[in-house]
Amino acid sequence: MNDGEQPRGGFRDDRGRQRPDSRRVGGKNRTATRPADRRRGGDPVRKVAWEVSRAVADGAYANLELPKALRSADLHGRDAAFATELTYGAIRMRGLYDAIIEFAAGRPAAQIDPPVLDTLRLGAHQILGMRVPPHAAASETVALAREVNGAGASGFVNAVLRRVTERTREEWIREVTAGRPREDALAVEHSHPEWIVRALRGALRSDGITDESELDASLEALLEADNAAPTVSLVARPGLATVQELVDAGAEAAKLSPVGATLPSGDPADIPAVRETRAAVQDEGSQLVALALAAAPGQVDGPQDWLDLCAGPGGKAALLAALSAQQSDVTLFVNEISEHRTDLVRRTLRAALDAGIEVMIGTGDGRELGAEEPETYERVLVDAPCTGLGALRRRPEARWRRTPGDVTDLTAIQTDLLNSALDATVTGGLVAYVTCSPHVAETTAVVHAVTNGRADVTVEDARPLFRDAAGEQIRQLSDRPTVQLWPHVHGTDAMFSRCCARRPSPKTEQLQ
Ligand SMILES: C[S@@+](CC[C@H](N)C(=O)[O-])C[C@H]1O[C@@H](n2cnc3c(N)ncnc32)[C@H](O)[C@@H]1O
Repeated sequence: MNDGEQPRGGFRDDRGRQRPDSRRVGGKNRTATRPADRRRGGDPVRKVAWEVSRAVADGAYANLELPKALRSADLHGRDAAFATELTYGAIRMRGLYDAIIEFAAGRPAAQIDPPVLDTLRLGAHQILGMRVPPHAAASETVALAREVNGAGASGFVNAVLRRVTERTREEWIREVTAGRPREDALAVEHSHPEWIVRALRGALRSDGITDESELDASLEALLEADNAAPTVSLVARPGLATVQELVDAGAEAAKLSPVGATLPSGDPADIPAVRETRAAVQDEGSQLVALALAAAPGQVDGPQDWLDLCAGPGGKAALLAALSAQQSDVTLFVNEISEHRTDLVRRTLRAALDAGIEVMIGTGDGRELGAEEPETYERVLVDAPCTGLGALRRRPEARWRRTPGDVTDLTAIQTDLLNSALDATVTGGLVAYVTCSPHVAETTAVVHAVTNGRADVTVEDARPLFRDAAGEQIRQLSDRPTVQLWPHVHGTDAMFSRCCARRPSPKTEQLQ
């Protein structure tokens, strides 16, 4: 009789939940699992992971769905951490796990009922990606299958997972990548769609890595970094909170961002400064981008208007607002196309607004703003809508949702937004074009397409504006006048930033 068919006799824990017999080893009630696993007998933890996986298959976002599911199952502490790692890991690594499941099941993943496939992915992640003893991982997952997929399917799950337990992760990777071309093999091993692997390779090359073996090593390091859970980065909005305040609340001062801190454990929402929007969760790369724009030497005297053209949900706008208040006579204007996201911006800016910082918030299409308000702003941030390929570690499902077609659609919008931003900028003013994607089509190709077509724009060197907590220029930047941060190098999202200055158009120059 296999585990999937065992009658559920035996022990119950203090909450009346049953422990499967298969967990007992050596008689008595010693178990093969850790204490936290024993407490999970009956297993609401794995069920939450399965339910969130199902919701994600129906179009939900894991980072929004999981907190709701944890709350409704009343899971906290280690149980919540286990559910989070299981859910995110199984979704993120599904490219590799599906290849292994196909091999173990002897049929294509597309021919497995999707709710059963989700159960198998959760089992595979416990066996190959977490420190759950393989036998316990398989037994618990079969129990889950019996509950959520039915008795018939649980036998199939049992058979497949038993085969998965027969090899180590490394042995499976060798098996399922054997004979595949290099990029296809990397895509399977590191669980990224192949088109994204190719795009990331192109981005690394464009950032200056030309040696093929160095390129291979960097690409692997980047793919690995995409699969690691990111640290929680916090920003202390200057004048509203201090890094020391975050350190006193359990965070550690960041090495990169002068206004950043990292939270090793715990819920950021427990920190008063975060609850009050004086501080926030924000990737250090995003912090550096806003700091750089604010730090650019002023080429225009007198009062200044700054513009954040695509601001929702307002993370960079809130930092720019705080920084604008530290300079004399700067007013920040914030624009966002969606009403809903404009509301999010207002919420993000609450502490800044309460502190009396002047911020003008509007809803509109940034592509039209240049024609509506020509030559108006001294500094403009274009944090363009993009594929988000630089933030894959934060959004486990994103890599499976994006398509090459998205890139084409987005580059058209990005080009229009950058042109509009330049039109809205005064002579001598500065535009920072930013994406959280390193895809060359969304970064340098957009900047080239726009600046090559305009005689009134020069590309400036953004690198000296990027300074770390010690005031030094950020290391390991490209040898070109562009800033591309990387998860595997800088520990940030792969933010791209390029600065363009507006100079008199040839027509204006002739008139002078
Ligand atoms: C990358 S996000 C900006 C993130 C934001 N800067 C932050 O740090 O929180 C891009 C934003 O651009 C907005 N957007 C998309 N198309 C736009 C347009 N034509 N005009 C203005 N905003 C637009 C999206 O709704 C989205 O909120």
